Amino acid sequence: MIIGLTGSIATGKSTVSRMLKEKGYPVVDADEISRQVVEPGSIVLDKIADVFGEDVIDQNGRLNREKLGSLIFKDKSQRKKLNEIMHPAVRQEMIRQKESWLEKGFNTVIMDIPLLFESKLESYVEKIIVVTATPAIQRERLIARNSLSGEEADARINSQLPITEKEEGADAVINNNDTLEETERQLDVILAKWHALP
Ligand SMILES: CC(C)(COP(=O)(O)OP(=O)(O)OC[C@H]1O[C@@H](n2cnc3c(N)ncnc32)[C@H](O)[C@@H]1O)[C@@H](O)C(=O)NCCC(=O)NCCS
Ligand SMILES: Nc1ncnc2c1ncn2[C@@H]1O[C@H](COP(=O)(O)OP(=O)(O)OP(=O)(O)O)[C@@H](O)[C@H]1O
Repeated sequence: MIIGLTGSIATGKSTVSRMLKEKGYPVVDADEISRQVVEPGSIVLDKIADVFGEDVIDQNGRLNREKLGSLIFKDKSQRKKLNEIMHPAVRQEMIRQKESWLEKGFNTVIMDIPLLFESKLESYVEKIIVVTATPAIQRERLIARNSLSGEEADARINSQLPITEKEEGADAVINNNDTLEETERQLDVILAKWHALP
């Protein structure tokens, strides 16, 4: 079974993804892959520098993520340009990793894809788990984790579909407003119901 794990920014996908890894499930992580495809010297990074300027590359030839983030989260047309450069490479690698886990004999593969709905990737997976939190908690956690202003946090939140729309498209919803134990309990109920063994 291929399970898609998604949510909105800072609602707790990576937290649930970590729990799944601890339980022995293989996880294909789109955020991690989107870091791999921009390694120094990569074609994708060269294209990003062409389009967004050499300013987004630091002295060591690495992507300055903070700088690029400040350009794309507040501007839809810039975000579209970045997505067009990065997403084909990210998708190709996601599929490669998924196939590789299946070949190794795993029964269930988790695909952690923040933009599953925005990028219309529902067909990549068989079941969808949406990790949600109230807007106030989401905003608070995002500001704390990324040291952002309220305005910057709102721009990032608004760069994605509303979480309520994502919940409607889910096969199961995990409410991550409470303790991690409570979140894990909800996860265990879903996995048992779907008979999803690693
Ligand atoms: C703009 C970048 C450099 C900012 O890096 P930063 O380290 O600050 O953030 P990180 O990569 O950890 O992403 C954090 C979260 O932001 C959200 N996010 C990232 N990119 C996007 C995007 N293009 N549109 C909407 N939300 C996004 C996701 O919820 C993601 O989980 C980076 O997010 C990026 O390369 N984005 C483009 C690739 C992409 O779309 N990634 C999302 C999954 S494929
Ligand atoms: N139940 C919880 N209680 C307290 N803090 C939490 C809880 N769940 C997550 N957090 C914290 O909230 C922040 C956001 O969680 P996490 O990084 O898992 O979100 P995410 O959905 O993966 O975000 P992104 O889309 O940005 O990758 C992190 O700093 C995390 O430690």
